[in-house]
Amino acid sequence: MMAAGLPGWDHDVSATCAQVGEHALIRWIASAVGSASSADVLLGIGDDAAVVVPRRNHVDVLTTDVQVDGVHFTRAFCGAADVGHRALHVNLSDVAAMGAQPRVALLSLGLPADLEARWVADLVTGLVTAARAARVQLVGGNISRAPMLFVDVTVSGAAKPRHLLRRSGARPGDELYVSGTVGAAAAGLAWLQSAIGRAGSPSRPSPQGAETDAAEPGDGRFGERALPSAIEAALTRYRRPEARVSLGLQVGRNKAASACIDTSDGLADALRQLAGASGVGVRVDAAAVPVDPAVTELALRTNEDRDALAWSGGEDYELLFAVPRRARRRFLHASGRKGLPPVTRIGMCTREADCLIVQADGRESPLPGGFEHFSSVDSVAGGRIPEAGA
Ligand SMILES: Nc1ncnc2c1ncn2[C@@H]1O[C@H](COP(=O)(O)OP(=O)(O)OP(=O)(O)O)[C@@H](O)[C@H]1O
Ligand SMILES: Cc1ncc(C[n+]2csc(CCOP(=O)(O)O)c2C)c(N)n1
Ligand SMILES: [Mg+2]
Repeated sequence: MMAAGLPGWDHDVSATCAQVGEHALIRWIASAVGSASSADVLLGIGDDAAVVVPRRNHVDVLTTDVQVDGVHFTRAFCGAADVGHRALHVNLSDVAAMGAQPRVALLSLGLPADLEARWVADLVTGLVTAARAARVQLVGGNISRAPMLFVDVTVSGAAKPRHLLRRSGARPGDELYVSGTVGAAAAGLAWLQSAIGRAGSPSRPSPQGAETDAAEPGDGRFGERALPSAIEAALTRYRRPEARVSLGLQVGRNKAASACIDTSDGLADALRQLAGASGVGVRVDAAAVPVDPAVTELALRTNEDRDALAWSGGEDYELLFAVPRRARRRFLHASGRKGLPPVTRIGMCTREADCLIVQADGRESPLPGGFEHFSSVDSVAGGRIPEAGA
């Protein structure tokens, strides 16, 4: 397939990174970012380091997260632009969980010499498009030859100190709320990893991902039938997570939560981390958890475990909040603004240290673990990754 044109890209579609070279790649990235720089950026791409003006009365909020080929994505599952979008949003999510406004990003690329340079350009296009939408400027980065592909992003954001959200502020009696739905990204990934997912051509990302990705709701096919819309949506949740930046900002500005964390490693892990940092326990009402419809859909069609996907799947990039009872109205008002995702009350913080799931019939069980690199969950997922193009 002929790749779509890309402004300023005058290299052959099949040219490798080694053929195009580091300097030409950086020049192209600088041109893709363009000169529409924010007034806060004194120096962007081009010097030894970027120079950014601090926001008056604000503190800097810094985070970094890497996406590694074969660990967080594969080229069989995600288009280049998906990877760029994803690499930015996993970072925006951590800034959102602090109640901060993301401002600038750095992009560090590890590139195999034989990788098509055009794939890198498409990745950068995906990242820069996502950055513009989030009013974030790419101000610099780094390129290195590497034995495997990785995409490492750093984001800096700003917040007034009194608006910051932390993991550690929850107190016994605080209510727990989660945004959106859980298990969607894991369901999308599990579908791609399943035999039916790999047989279905719509799950195949295009080389560019962004404009021509076939995984748009409604246009996929599942054999002869349309792919269930919940699964279509879950594929997008996996490939292009949307960090809850506006929600984190609203809740932070309104001082409407005592603690917050994002659900990068799953709801169960987020609950445990928040409880541990705050020195409380949690009781979570299983029936209240907003499990994504794709999880149920997938569990019906495959032998995927509904609870494992919902509690431990990870990568939904939702926000989990602890909210003091007296702040409930303020929280619901702030989080209920137009355009924000719904929030659902799922449980309570307790004085006891236990982290428990409570079933509808009153049965209690300990919270499961979440995603952890080097753990058995990780290696199970790793064992199911096909080679790119397989
Ligand atoms: N290599 C490292 N060096 C220094 N600090 C680290 C390192 N790895 C993690 N941390 C810090 O440990 C804390 C927890 O990190 P972690 O990566 O678990 O964050 P997270 O938001 O829970 O997860 P995710 O990686 O999914 O965003 C953060 O403050 C992070 O900056
Ligand atoms: C191809 C492929 N296989 C498995 C997974 C699952 N996975 C990888 S990292 C992670 C947690 C978040 O990462 P981190 O903790 O590094 O922020 C999860 C759930 C995936 N995304 N892609
Ligand atoms: Mg986080």
